[in-house]
Amino acid sequence: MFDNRPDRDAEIVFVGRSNVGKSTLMRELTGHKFETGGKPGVTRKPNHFDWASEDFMLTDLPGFGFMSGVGDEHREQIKTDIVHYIEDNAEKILLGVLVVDGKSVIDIIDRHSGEDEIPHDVEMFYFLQDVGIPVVVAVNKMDKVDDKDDRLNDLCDRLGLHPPWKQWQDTIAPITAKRGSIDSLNESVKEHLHDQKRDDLLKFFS
Ligand SMILES: Nc1nc2c(ncn2[C@@H]2O[C@H](COP(=O)(O)OP(=O)(O)OP(=O)(O)O)[C@@H](O)[C@H]2O)c(=O)[nH]1
Repeated sequence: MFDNRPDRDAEIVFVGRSNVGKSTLMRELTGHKFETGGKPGVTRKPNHFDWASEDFMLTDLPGFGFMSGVGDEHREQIKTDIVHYIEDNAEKILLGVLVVDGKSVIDIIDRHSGEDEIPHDVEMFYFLQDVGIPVVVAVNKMDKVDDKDDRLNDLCDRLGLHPPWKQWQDTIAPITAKRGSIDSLNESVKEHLHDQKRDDLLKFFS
């Protein structure tokens, strides 16, 4: 159970597999330094970036999927905790940002697609929407991707969004967090906040 949640009425959550660059992205967004790199699965509890005066926070949820040194059971528990956290706070969560690694996401999804297997990323994309939370997919590490359009079209296809990806620019945001290239994500987030009449929060996404 995650029990360190500040009491805020507006929140944006960040979810994604371990090692996709979520911590790097959070650091870019908030200017706040915290642990990144090294062993996958470093983040095991949510990190809340909190603006008490605005009644708003960004929440970095723990990475799911493979984590070195973490057994299957514990890994499942973390995923269950993430799902419960999102369900319990769905009314307060304005937006979910699903962070994926642009270089490996298609291979990982395809490897885990089967008759009775839904890949974590695809599952999370639908789950957030099922509980009424709009989703932006931040496709990170685009510096490592050569065939950008093809890759993003494939990702749309796997998520059930009709390609070409360019018609989904509110949903698909290619970024390179490590170099601070996150404009497309800022734009998508602002679009969603504007749609939800939360123009007061636009200033956090310059
Ligand atoms: N090439 C490239 N590497 C990146 C980018 N963003 C992050 N990385 C690298 O990816 C690795 C993982 O980054 P983290 O930010 O620690 O990833 P995380 O998703 O927070 O990982 P967990 O703590 O395991 O959940 C690090 O070596 C980063 O330097 C990027 O845009 N491009």
